[in-house]
Amino acid sequence: MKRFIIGRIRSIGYAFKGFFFLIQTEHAIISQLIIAGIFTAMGFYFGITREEWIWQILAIGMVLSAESLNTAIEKVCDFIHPDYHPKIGIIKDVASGAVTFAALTSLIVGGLIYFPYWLG
Ligand SMILES: Nc1ncnc2c1ncn2[C@@H]1O[C@H](COP(=O)(O)OP(=O)(O)OP(=O)(O)O)[C@@H](O)[C@H]1O
Repeated sequence: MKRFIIGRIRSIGYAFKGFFFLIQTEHAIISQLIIAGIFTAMGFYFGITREEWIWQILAIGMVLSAESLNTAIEKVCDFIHPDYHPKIGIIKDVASGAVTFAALTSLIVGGLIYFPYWLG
């Protein structure tokens, strides 16, 4: 049981190591964090409801998670095959496609939240 708990605590530590690596070094994640900051500021400016905050936070988390997994896939690709290969290109494009799904979905959620405020 003690080993189990120590193992879990170590895993959380590694997860946070990855989290700080992403937010300090990865430009794609930093860009998404800036966009998340803009939407957070908009949330305060327009005084969105509790329910709208929940949807917005979930949308932001979804994009950042997808972007992080995309970064991990890019790193695996660059590690296993640093040279040009059409299949690596497809793998990277598909991983980016997953981010696009998340980003477009979030854009729709953002539109549904903010259009009524913009229209007054
Ligand atoms: N080794 C490769 N072989 C074939 N095509 C590649 C290769 N590396 C990258 N590409 C192509 O270039 C695109 C961009 O790849 P890259 O690894 O530069 O990611 P990125 O989207 O620019 O992300 P980041 O800015 O985080 O590095 C890929 O989606 C793929 O189409």
